[in-house]
Amino acid sequence: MKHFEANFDGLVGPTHNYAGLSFGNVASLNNAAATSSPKDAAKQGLQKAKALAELGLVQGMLAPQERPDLHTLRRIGFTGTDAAILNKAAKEAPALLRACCSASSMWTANAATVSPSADTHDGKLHFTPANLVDKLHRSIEPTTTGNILQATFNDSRFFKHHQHLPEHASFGDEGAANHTRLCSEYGHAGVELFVYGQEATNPQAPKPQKFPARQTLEASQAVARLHQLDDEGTVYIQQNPDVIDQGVFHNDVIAVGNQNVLFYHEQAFLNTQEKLAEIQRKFGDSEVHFIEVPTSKVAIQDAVKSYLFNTQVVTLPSGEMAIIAPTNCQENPAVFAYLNELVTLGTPIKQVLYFDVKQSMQNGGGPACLRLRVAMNQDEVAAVNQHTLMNDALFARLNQWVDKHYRDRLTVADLADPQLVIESRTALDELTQIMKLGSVYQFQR
Ligand SMILES: NCCC[C@H](NC(=O)CCC(=O)O)C(=O)O
Repeated sequence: MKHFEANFDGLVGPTHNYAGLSFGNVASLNNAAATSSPKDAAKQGLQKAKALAELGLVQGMLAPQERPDLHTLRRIGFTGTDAAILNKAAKEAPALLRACCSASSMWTANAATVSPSADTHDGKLHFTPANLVDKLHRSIEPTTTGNILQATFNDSRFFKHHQHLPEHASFGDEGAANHTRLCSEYGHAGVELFVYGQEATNPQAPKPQKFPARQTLEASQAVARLHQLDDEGTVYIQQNPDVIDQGVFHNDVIAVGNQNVLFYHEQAFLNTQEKLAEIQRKFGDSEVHFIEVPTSKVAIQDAVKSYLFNTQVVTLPSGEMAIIAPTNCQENPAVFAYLNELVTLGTPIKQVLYFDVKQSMQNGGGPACLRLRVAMNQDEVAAVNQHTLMNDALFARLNQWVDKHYRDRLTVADLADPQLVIESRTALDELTQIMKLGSVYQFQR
């Protein structure tokens, strides 16, 4: 049977804006209150997704969430018509209104953790939506994320959907941004790496001093239990707290893996040598390519600015690997030089392809943040909701849909505009018909 690693990219929602909501995420804070372009953001994302489909990869799209989130605003006591609620919230609690308007579900690396059927005891593909409790604007995503995942992977013979973990800091879970899977072939059992920022139940353990560690060991272990993973196929690694304090808010800002390649920065982890040895032992006889980028070549600051590690390492149909990088990597001299050298080093990575995803990058989301990886066999791919898979027709249809419904410009002040609610709901209602998702949104229920 054939096996694939599919990428499901988050379609950028109509309220994409820069609200400075993510303490610890340098780009989000630096671009607070900048003017965004929801239309450009959505089109940049679609271009990248379409390009990967054209490279011969299985590529899907995940629908965005309903924002402004009137449901949450009502839940916290705002009453009256939608317009009255927005007006009151803008005056009395502008920070809460901003949290209810983010298009942050576009970063689907944070949508869920996914374990392919080759790794799980029951032979099903498991999904656990991330609870994202560290950030208010993201903590309101998981229920709808679960609805969208179920509408996309809607066949219980193959797919097992779990509820998100309990909504408490002890179980802070950011999904696949802190999870990567190494394997010899996508269809063979692999080694799942869970990278966490702190141990919630052990106050003595190391943790960052300045910025939050969003992922706990306890959350990672809970997901591994839910997904019925074998201890021999699982490795827990602590992220270096010093790099979290330098703006590495998720592991996928400092490391990325694909098949037998782990590409990471020298300072990414704690106890690196011991952990690499454990990975190699659990991986088995064939060799893992550990591509370590030294600080002398790329400083942490350059990695954070350029998102060198928030790249997608993909296996092309030829068997060679390519890196899907943001154009920001071309603009950083040290990083660009490193990438030019990397393709000559004799590792499986043979080429670098650059994409402009600047609208997303300005909020701290690179190519890897925009996608959720789902390794599947051909029966599982056939069981996916086919209307979510990228092809010429869906690409054309979604571009048209964006042109019809999205604004060219959006400022934080525009978030109180009641017209934005109407535009957003009209767009999403049409989208659920295009992607045949059923009623996944509150306003449709
Ligand atoms: N994986 C990348 C996630 C980026 C995301 N940024 C944001 O939510 C910024 C939103 C804003 O500031 O408007 C985050 O930090 O979780």
